[in-house]
Amino acid sequence: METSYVKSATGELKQVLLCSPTYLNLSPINKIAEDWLEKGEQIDQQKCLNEHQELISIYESNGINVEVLAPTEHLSSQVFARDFGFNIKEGYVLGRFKEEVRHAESLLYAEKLAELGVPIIATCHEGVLEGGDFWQLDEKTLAIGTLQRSDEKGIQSIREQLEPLGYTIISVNSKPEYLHLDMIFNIVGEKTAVTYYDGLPPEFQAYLDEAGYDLIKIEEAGVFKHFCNLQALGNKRIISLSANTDVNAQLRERGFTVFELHSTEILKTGGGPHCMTFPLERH
Ligand SMILES: NC(=[NH2+])NCCC[C@H](N)C(=O)O
Repeated sequence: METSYVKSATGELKQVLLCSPTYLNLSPINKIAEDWLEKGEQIDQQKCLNEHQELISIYESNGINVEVLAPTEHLSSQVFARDFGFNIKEGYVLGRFKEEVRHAESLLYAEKLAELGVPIIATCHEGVLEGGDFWQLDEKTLAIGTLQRSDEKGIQSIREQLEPLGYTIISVNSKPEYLHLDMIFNIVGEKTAVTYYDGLPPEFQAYLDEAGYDLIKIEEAGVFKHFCNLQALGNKRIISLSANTDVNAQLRERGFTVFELHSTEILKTGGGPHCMTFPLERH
């Protein structure tokens, strides 16, 4: 049988790649972290490690295999394993980080994926592209956000390499302060998404409406509390923050099982459970 890596946004998750927050630190590269830095905040490393351990436990208790990349000193955002690229059915795409402080992560993650035997099928050669902006909408349609971290040049570079495989890539533009598309839009189950709807461009709103998406909508303030940053495990199971009470209640009303992550410390650096997770295998 042909090996398949990540076939969809919501199929059954089998294996993920994470990286420990050992060297996680506040870096003024996104609005959330900048706001905390302005308040004179510092990161409590032990709290971060505990929160990350809780995330690992949620995966493992759901039968999901967790691979861990050993963290490198001075790499202050390496815990956000999502962002170096994205994985689709045929293998993974290596993106290109916008922020200098994250550049060194690319090679380390690429080496880890080589070690795990995941083939690289495309590399972003021009512009910028980060995994937090990526969503697979259907079998052959991919969306990439152009907020703060990915741009049209980066998308074009990947488009040229994925079109021969039959993929269409659409770009979804929004305000840079929201950082990545996974901060304002998150597919949680078959045709179900959590979103800050007003932050989406009209053409993407129309796409979702026409495709018949059931949308759980949040307020703009929730974007900065990571209320859209959930992680789907497949089969109507989802990881969400314990503080995300309204969204969690709406998910439960729709028959989802919600695994609540008690994270507050890691969030200060600008990312949540979705940002911390690179899916390696999803059926
Ligand atoms: N997929 C995401 N939303 N990732 C969040 C990344 C946060 C990280 N500190 C950065 O600014 O790069």
